Amino acid sequence: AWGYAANNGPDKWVSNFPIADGPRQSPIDILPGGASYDSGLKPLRLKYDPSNCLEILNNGHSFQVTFADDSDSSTLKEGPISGVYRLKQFHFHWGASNDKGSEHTVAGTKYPAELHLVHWNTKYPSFGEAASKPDGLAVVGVFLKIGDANASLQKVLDAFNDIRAKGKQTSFADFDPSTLLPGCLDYWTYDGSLTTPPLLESVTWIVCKEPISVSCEQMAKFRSLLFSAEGEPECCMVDNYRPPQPLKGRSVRASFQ
Ligand SMILES: O=S(=O)(O)/C=C/c1cc(Br)ccc1O
Ligand SMILES: [Zn+2]
Repeated sequence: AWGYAANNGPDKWVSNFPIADGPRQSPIDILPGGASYDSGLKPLRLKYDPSNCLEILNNGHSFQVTFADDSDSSTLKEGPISGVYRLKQFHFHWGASNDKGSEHTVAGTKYPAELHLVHWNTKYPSFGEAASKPDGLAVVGVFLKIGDANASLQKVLDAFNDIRAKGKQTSFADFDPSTLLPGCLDYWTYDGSLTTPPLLESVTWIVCKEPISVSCEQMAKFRSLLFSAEGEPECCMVDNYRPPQPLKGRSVRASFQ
């Protein structure tokens, strides 16, 4: 099965997922000077209902917080998209040390971690259906930067003791993911893909320019999770990020000047 180790990591994914070499793969290195300001881009309109928060899960690649998506109560609208996209889950990617971990990079700069809020287009009947359509998904990416401890993130980290190993999950309620967003919602946007297999080219990426803070101690907590299941040799969950992929002629637009 795919992973992030030398024998099953990003350089090996193409053998089972040939789209890994496709025309709109993610992540990318964002060159602020190469992005074109588009005055037609609207502000992001995010509305999340904490009561939709269901559980937190270690899926063996990251941990994710899953939301009830059977109604339009937690949605993303406007920004670069048209229509209504529902929040399905959020998760993170991070490094073994603070000098790496994000998937997108900014003029080569790597952040220690990156948050992904995954939404699907309600013009399709389900996430699974949407994931196979070019306009099916919208993922909001937020960089994490070492600084003050993040009180909102701490609520998520406090649940880690129950999900240390792959396959573990526990209930997680009343969490508002908008508390994880930066104050300024300026963003870059481009057409891309899932950054994990099946690497489907169905994602409108919306990457926030402003990072949120995370403390060194909180980063250490991320690294206390395991890729491995209970009873297997322990393997720390670190470096679960795909490196930047070729732009292949795509343009990156900026919502700000
Ligand atoms: O890292 S992302 O590109 O946000 C991957 C998102 C993703 C979300 C779901 Br839900 C299922 C498979 C996936 O690969
Ligand atoms: Zn992700």
